[in-house]
Amino acid sequence: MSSTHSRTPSSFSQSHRSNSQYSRNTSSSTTASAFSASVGSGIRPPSIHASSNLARPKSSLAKERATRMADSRPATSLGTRGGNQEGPNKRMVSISNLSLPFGARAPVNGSVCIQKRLPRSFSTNKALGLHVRPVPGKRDLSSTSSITNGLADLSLGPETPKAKQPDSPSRIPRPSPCTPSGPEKHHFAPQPFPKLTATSPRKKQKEVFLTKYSDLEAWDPEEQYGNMERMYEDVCRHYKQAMEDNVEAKEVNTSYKSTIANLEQERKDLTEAMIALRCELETTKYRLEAAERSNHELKRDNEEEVEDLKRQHRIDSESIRQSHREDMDRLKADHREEIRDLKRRLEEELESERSQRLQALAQVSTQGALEKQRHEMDLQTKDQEIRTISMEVERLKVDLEREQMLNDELRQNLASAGTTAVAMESSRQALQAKIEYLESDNKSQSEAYAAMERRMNEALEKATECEEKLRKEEMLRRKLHNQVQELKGNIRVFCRVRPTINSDQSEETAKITIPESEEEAKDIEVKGPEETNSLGKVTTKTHQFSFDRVFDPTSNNAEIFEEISQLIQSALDGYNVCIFAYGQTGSGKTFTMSSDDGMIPRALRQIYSTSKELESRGWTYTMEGSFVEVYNEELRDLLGKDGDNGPKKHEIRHDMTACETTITDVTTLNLDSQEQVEGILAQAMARRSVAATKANERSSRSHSVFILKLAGSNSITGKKSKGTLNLVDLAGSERLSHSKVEGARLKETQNINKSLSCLGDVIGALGQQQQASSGSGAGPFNPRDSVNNGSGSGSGSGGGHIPYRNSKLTYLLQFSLGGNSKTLMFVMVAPEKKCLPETITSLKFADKVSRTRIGVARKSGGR
Ligand SMILES: Nc1ncnc2c1ncn2[C@@H]1O[C@H](COP(=O)(O)OP(=O)(O)OP(=O)(O)O)[C@@H](O)[C@H]1O
Repeated sequence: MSSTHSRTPSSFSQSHRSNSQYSRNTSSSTTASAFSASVGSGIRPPSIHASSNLARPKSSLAKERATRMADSRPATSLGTRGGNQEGPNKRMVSISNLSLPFGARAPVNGSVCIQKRLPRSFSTNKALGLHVRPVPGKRDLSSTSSITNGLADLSLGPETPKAKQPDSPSRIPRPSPCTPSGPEKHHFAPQPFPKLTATSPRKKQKEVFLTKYSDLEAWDPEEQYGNMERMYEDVCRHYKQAMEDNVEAKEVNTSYKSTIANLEQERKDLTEAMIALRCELETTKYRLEAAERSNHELKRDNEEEVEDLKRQHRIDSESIRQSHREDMDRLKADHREEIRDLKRRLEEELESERSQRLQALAQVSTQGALEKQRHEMDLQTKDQEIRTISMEVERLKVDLEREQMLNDELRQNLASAGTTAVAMESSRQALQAKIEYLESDNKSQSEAYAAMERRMNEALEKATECEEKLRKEEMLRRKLHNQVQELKGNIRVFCRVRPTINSDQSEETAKITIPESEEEAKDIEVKGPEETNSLGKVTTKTHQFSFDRVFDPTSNNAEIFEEISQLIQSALDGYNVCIFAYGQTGSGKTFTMSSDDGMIPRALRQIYSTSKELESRGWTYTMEGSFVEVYNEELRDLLGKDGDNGPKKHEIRHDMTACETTITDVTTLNLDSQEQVEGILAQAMARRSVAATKANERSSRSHSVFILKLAGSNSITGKKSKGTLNLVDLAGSERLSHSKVEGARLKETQNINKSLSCLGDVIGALGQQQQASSGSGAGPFNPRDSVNNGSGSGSGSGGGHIPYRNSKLTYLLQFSLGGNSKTLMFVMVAPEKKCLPETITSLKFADKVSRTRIGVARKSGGR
C-alpha cells in the first residue's frame, strides 16, 4: 500500500484529499448559506434544492468525466497493469492491493483479475480501499475546473473569509470547465464565462464603478443573472451527472461487494485448501520422516545384517579353521596312534614269536626232561618192581612158613572143630528147642494185642462221649451265658470317656470322675457347668450316672471289645444283636466303632474265627454283610457303586413272619475270608458322608449301619441258627447353637437330631410297653409283639405304639431294637469343658435308656 501511495502523483493525492475533505464538510445548510453568501442576500438559492449530493465532490469528477468521456479515465494502480491491453473502460483490479477488511492475506501469487467498469468517483475508490493513480499523460485533476471553483469565482471579495477557503462548499464550480482557474481576484466581478468575457460589451466599452470615488467595478445584474442561470443549468446537469455517477457507483459498489464476497469465499476455499495442503504437507513430512526413519532402520538393519554376516563369516571361518586344526590334530594323533599300534603289534608279534620259540624250546626241553624223568621213573619202577618181587618172594617165603604153621594149626583146629561140632550140634538142638518154645508164646501175644485194641476202642468211645458231653457243656455254657445276658436285661449301656485329644491340650477339661471300686467301674460323676441363680450365687451341680460299665480314658478298644465279645457270640448263636454308639460330635463314636481296631472289625474277626472253630463241631455258617448309611433320611449303599442316574434309591422291607429286614438294591457281600472283611470296611468308610463342623473337623453326618446276617447249620445235630449283628455308628448329636452350621449342614444336623430323638422315643416306648406287659402279667416278650400287621408301627403286647416309622434309622433297626434282640448302647463322653452341656445331655439320655427294661431276648431261629 505504501508503495502504491508513493507512486501516486502528489497532484492526484492533493485533489483526492481535498475532495474527501470537501465531502466531509458538505451539508445542505452550509451549502445554502454559502450560496447566499456567495450570490448575495437578494438572490434565492437555486431551486433545485441543493441536496447533500449537490455538494459531493465526486460531482466535480463526474463533470470531468462528462467532459472527458472520450478520454481514458484515471486508472487504479491495479488497473494500470492490464488496462492498456483491455481498453480505456476496462481495468484489471489486483486483489493483492486490496485492503481486505477481515485482515486475511490474499494469496501472494494468486492475483485475481476482475474486469469491471471502474468507478467514476474517487471517493468510491477510496471507500473501497482502491488507490487510483492517474494515467500518465492525462490532465491533472487538481487543475480540473469544478462547480466549487466556479462558485468560488463568484465570491464578492477577499472580505468574505469563507469564499477564500478552497474547501468551502460555497465554492461553486464555474460553469465553464474550460476556463483555467487563475489566482483569486479581489474584485467583485464574477469570473468571466468564456463566451461572455470574450464578448462583454460593457467591459470592452466602458468600465462602470460602484461609486464615483470607488475604483471597485460595479457588476451588471443582468449579466450576473444570466451567468447564474447558466450556472444553475450547469449545476443541474452536474447534479444529473452526479446522480448517474451515484447509481453507477452503487452498481460498482454492489459488484465490488459481490466481488468481495466471491473473494471472501475464494479466500475461505483457499484457506481450506491451504489447511488441507498444510495437512498434506504435514502428512507428507511425517511420511517422509517415517520413510527416513524406516530407511534409517533399514540401513541400520542392513549394517547389522552385514555385521552379523561378517561375524558369522568370521565365526564360520574360525570354526572351519578350528575343525581343520582339529582334523589335523586328529589325523596326526591317528597317525601317531597307528604308528604306535604298528609298533605295538610288531613288538607283540615279536614277543609272541619269541615266546613261541621259547615255549617250543621249553617244550622240547620239558619233553626231554620228561623223557628223562620217565626213563628215570621207569628205572625206579623197575627197581621198585625188583624190590617188590624180592619182597614178595620174601613175603611168600614168610607166607609159606606161616601157611605151614597154619596148616599145622588147622590140623590142630580140625581136631578141635570136631569136638566143637559136637558141641554145636548140642546147642542147635537147644535153640531148636527154644524156637519151639517161642512159637508157642505168639498166641498169647496176639491175645494181648487184641485186648489192647479193645481197650483203645473203649477209650475212643469214651472220648466221643466226652466230646459230646463237651458240646453239651458248651451249649449249656452258651445257654447259661445267654441266660445271664437275658438276666442282665435286653438293653445295656456302656459309657466311655475319651482322653483329651493332643491338639486340644489348651482346652480346659471338665471334672469327670469315675469312682474307684473293687469291681468293674459302673458309676460316673460329672460336675456341671457353673450356673448363677436368681440371687447371683454361682453354683455347680454334680450329675451322677450308673451304667453297665464305665470305661475311663485309659481304656483301649481291646478291653472294651472283651466286654462285648460275648454279645457278638450271641449273633452266632442266633440272636439279633444291635450295638450302637451314641454321643456328641467328636466324642469318639467312630473311633470306638469303625476305627481299624474298633468294634466292627474286631466283631467281624471274632465271628469269622469262631465260625471256623465251630466247623469242627459240625457248624457251617454263611455270612452276608451289607453296609448302609442313613443320610438326611435317605438310605445309601456304602458298598455299592453309583448308577448312571446317581445314587440308587433304597427301600426298607420287613418280612413280618420271619422277622427279617431287607433293603432293596443294596449290595450284599458273602464274607468268605478275613481280608474281604477288612476290605469292605475300608471301602465303606471312604464313602461315608462326612463334613467339618465347628465342633469336629471331620464329623460323620450320617448314621452308618453295618448289617451282618449269620445263618448257621449243624451237620451233626441238624440244628440251624439265624442271627443278625447290627453295628451302628450314629451321627454326632449336637445342638445347632454349638455346631454353628448353616445351609446344607443345618439340614443334616436337623435330620440327625430328629432321628436320634426318634431312637429315644422308640426305646422309651419299648420300655413303657414292657412295663405295661409285665404289669398285666403277660408272658415272656414275644418279638412279634413289637410290630403290628405290616404297618411298621410296632405295638407291644401291652398295646403301646412303637414309633419305628418316625425315622429311617428306627425303621431299619425295627427287629434289632426290641424284645427279640440284644442291644448295647455306647454313650461316648468328650472330656472337654466346652462339651459339658452336650455331655450331660448325652449321659441323661443314656441313663434313661439304661433304666429301660425291654423284654427278654429270644433267638430268632431255633438251634
Ligand atoms: N478313646 C480315644 N482315644 C484316642 N483318641 C480318641 C478316642 N476317642 C476319640 N478319639 C479321637 O477323637 C477325635 C474324634 O473322634 P471321632 O471322630 O471318633 O468322634 P465321633 O464321635 O465319631 O464324631 P462325629 O460324630 O462327628 O463323627 C478323633 O480324632 C479320634 O481319633
